[in-house]
Amino acid sequence: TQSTRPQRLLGAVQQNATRGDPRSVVKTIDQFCKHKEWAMNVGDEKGCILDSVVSELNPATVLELGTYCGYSTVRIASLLPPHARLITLEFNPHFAAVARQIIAWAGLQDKVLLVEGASGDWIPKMKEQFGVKTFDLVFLDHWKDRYLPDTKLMEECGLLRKGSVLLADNVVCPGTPDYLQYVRNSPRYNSQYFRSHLEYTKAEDGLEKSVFLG
Ligand SMILES: O=C(NC/C=C/[C@H]1O[C@@H](Sc2ccncc2)[C@H](O)[C@@H]1O)c1cc([N+](=O)[O-])cc(O)c1O
Ligand SMILES: [Mg+2]
Repeated sequence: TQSTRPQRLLGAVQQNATRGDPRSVVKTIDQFCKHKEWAMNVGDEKGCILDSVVSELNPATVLELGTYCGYSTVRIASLLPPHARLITLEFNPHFAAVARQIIAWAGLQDKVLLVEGASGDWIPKMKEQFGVKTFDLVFLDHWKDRYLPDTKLMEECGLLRKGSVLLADNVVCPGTPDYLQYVRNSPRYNSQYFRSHLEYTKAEDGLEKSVFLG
């Protein structure tokens, strides 16, 4: 049977990256996407911005919406302090299966809880199911029309506290216009745009960092 792109990406990691070495996993995926096949990972340019936000925040509890193959999961988890936890939500079982293997190859499975299902279903259950109080950081990289409804849902479910940070990928390309309008105009957020490029291309894209003010 034909392999899928995520399976080919996993193969590249298993053949070229060093087990237990997150940086080599990240580098291998970026090489694959630059020279073999484009894939919708946040990439190295926006990835460095993501790294700086995570390092500055030193978060204890992180939520990622949209795991895909686990590239940003590995980037974030590799920067977390020992007892910090990252919950990542993935809708597609095939993507989830590949991501689990890539996260394990990086040796980060003890810091990461990959949950299969839709963000809209799981966000209301975060407290009771996983004992989450609030998230220090949320990385939004899933379906672009879900960024706004899921943000409102997190507010309603009391999952954000004063100082919680939302970091959103693709606010220019493919674009999340309703989300951007909301966080930039709401008095409940301080929002900042980090201009960059769409992964592995010269097109403009960027990350929007929005601090919840409570
Ligand atoms: O479409 C994009 N991302 C959508 C990502 C979606 C990911 O999240 C879940 S959906 C879901 C739903 C609900 N809850 C959890 C996961 C999908 O199974 C996929 O793994 C995208 C597209 C481009 N591009 O250039 O076209 C560039 C990017 O960086 C992108 O992120
Ligand atoms: Mg993205």
